Amino acid sequence: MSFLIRSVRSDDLQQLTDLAKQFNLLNLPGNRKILAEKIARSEASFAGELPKDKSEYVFVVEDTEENLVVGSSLIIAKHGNEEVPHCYFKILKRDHFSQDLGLGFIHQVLRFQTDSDGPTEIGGLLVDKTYRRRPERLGKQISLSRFVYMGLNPERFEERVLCELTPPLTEEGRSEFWEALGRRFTGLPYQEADMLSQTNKEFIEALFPEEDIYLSLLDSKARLVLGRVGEATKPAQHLLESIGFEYLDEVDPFDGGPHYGAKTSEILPIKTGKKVTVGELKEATFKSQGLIGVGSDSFRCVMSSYEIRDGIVALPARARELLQVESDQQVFVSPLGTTGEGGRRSS
Ligand SMILES: CC(C)(COP(=O)(O)OP(=O)(O)OC[C@H]1O[C@@H](n2cnc3c(N)ncnc32)[C@H](O)[C@@H]1OP(=O)(O)O)[C@@H](O)C(=O)NCCC(=O)NCCSC(=O)CCC(=O)O
Repeated sequence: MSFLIRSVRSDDLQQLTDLAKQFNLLNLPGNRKILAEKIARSEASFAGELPKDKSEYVFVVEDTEENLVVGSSLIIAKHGNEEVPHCYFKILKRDHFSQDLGLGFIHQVLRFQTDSDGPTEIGGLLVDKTYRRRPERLGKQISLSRFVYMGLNPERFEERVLCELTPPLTEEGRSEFWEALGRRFTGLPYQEADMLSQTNKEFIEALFPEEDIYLSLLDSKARLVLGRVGEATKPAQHLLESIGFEYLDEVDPFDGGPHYGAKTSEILPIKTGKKVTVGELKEATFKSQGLIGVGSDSFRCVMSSYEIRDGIVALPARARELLQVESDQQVFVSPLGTTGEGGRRSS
């Protein structure tokens, strides 16, 4: 088995649509037209043709023996600008105390906030059902390879990275949080509002309550899902926590899903990774294991064994072949030992 992570191409459209239909993520919907636009935007972004706040990079993992796209992830270079701000609920605590009764309550409240100078956002993380939880850890590879690209091209991204995780939804794909809150203020069904909010935040700012919302007034079903992640998304949450992301006490104003964040330079695959030059090393033993990526106007990345000495990285022939790299080319290497993995070989 061999797998290659690479920037998406227009000829991936059909396979990416089939994959996206499996989960219908907010920023990777199973809709051919939207995905065709996303792929075109991604190609223009890799090529450096778009401003930062319009750039979105889509990655896929390919089973190179079957020629199959079996996973995806993406980076939105900047989420939130003057035109379309980043909207969220901050969760705050409010103390109420009665001197006469000698008792008090600490209430949690939701405060609607917007950010028009937003961070980089990651999302769109998905692995085909039949490829999940494999020894190659494809979820881990396609999630973390985004940071290899960011390590290679830091100037394309913001100083902070945000990730909005998918909360538990009902079997029909509805959000209990939306039913208790958003629907009452917008009159829209969840999926429709979600889709609309991709390009329009005006209606949220205009219709959502400006005042603090006391959580104790919300339906218990809504409170149960607030700040939680759905079962299928737990590996994504685990991966983020293992590389330095933290819960921000912020949730999605639509579905109540938790927002995680980290300082870009502190994210482990970036912090512990380095730019090195491909070369030959005498008696290389390839004892280390990690993600190795190359490119800015297109990207290729593999999980492989390697050895680094004095700024030179030696790679096994198969990894060089998949990466299409020659000696003297610069690559970014993120050791996987730092994410709790050790010494497993994939090439
Ligand atoms: C999330 C993924 C992509 C994960 O793929 P895989 O299942 O192949 O993951 P993997 O590489 O085998 O495992 C990744 C890590 O998660 C751990 N892991 C596995 N199951 C777990 C569980 N139930 N709870 C906690 N951790 C778990 C593994 O031990 C491993 O960590 P160790 O190596 O440390 O042992 C997949 O499950 C999926 O497609 N889920 C449905 C779609 C989804 O919910 N996507 C996220 C939406 S939210 C979103 O897109 C934003 C998130 C983002 O972009 O990063």
